[in-house]
Amino acid sequence: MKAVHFGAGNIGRGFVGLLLHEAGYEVVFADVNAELIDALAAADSYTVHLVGETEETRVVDGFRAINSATDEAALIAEIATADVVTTAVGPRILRFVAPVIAAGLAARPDDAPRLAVMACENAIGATDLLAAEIADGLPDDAAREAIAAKAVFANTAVDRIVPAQDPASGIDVTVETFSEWVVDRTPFAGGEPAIPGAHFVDDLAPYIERKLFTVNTGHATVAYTGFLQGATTISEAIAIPAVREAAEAALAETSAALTAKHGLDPEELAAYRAKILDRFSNPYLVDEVTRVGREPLRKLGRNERFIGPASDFVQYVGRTPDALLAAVGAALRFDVPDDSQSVELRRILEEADPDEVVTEVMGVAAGEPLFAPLVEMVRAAQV
Ligand SMILES: NC(=O)C1=CN([C@@H]2O[C@H](COP(=O)(O)OP(=O)(O)OC[C@H]3O[C@@H](n4cnc5c(N)ncnc54)[C@H](O)[C@@H]3O)[C@@H](O)[C@H]2O)C=CC1
Ligand SMILES: O=P(O)(O)OC[C@H]1O[C@](O)(CO)[C@@H](O)[C@@H]1O
Repeated sequence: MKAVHFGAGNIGRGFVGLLLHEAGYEVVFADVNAELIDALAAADSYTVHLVGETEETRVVDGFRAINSATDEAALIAEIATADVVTTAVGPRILRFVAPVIAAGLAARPDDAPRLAVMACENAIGATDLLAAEIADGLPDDAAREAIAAKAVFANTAVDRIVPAQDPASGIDVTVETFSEWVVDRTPFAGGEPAIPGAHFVDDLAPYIERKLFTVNTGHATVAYTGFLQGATTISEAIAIPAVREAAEAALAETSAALTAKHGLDPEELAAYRAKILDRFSNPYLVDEVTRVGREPLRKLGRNERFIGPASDFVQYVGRTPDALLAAVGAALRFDVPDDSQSVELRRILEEADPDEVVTEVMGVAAGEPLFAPLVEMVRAAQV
């Protein structure tokens, strides 16, 4: 069995690549980072260090690596003969990997088993987005039908904290011990790929919303409020009482929305929240608030970790999500010169009208219940 995985970065090597390897796949990493690809190609194996209360190591071997910027023909040939394609490149990058996946699918024999395509990104419907990018790049409906007949696209939710790595550790990667990979089973119609580390479910929506609106909402709240308090790492940030309180309050709102919308059990959600806050405190992971807060414009989007649960809270709980609005206020103050979206956010806040920021950046229209409080948050961040 063979899997082609796009994005040999933190989650690529430390989670998706590891689970595919453990499932018995020969993993072919594809990445545009020449130095990384050369290092992987020159190595026989790399080690994943799982750190926390207990420590373990796992060795990944038998992989190959292809530079997707310079060796497209080889990549197309690999996709044409693969069983699985996964990505962990970031949602904004999916459009750039779509054309080569389309070419690999086109090169597949008509009688080959359908290729399982799963985008492993922190976003709702990331695989749908990838499928749409692939379809948009094709010349006509006939080409779209031909490609659709050769692939199964399944959405996923991936959860493991993999911080930026110490350059001295080369291609080895340090991760937390916890991990969860949930995949929508329905597109496979009974023929899902054999990946023991993945959990196939009939209804992904509650899983991905529970994950994105708890792990990622909580993480981002700790990152943005911690940044304002002068913390450098997430474990430092969450040790500050005001930061922890901000995260607990935001997650109380997301849990209430999840219960009201999906019927999730409040006690189970309370235990899930406690476990997640514990994961953020992991002293063995050096995870910077600037990494977790990266790309604030994306994170302030409509279906993302703040506005998504805030609008569900209004709709399903019927109250104003004050703690989530406060977290949005902190996100609006994220000022990191190395992060191009933070720089762009600062420019937007200087130049744009608050109404425009709420409609354009957050996707909330005038007249929606969240519009006025969000405009106030933007206005306050502009002074
Ligand atoms: N790091 C983590 O703990 C987790 C990350 N994720 C998600 O996984 C995705 C990747 O995140 P990380 O691994 O942290 O980022 P990363 O920056 O470590 O890795 C991304 C990799 O994608 C590569 N890349 C960029 N453009 C590419 C292209 N056109 N073709 C092929 N490769 C390309 C980069 O060179 C880099 O090696 C994101 O969507 C993130 O939200 C999800 C769960 C956990
Ligand atoms: O990867 P993103 O979407 O930029 O956000 C960072 C978040 O993703 C993770 O890397 C993994 O869930 C978390 O550490 C953090 O919540």
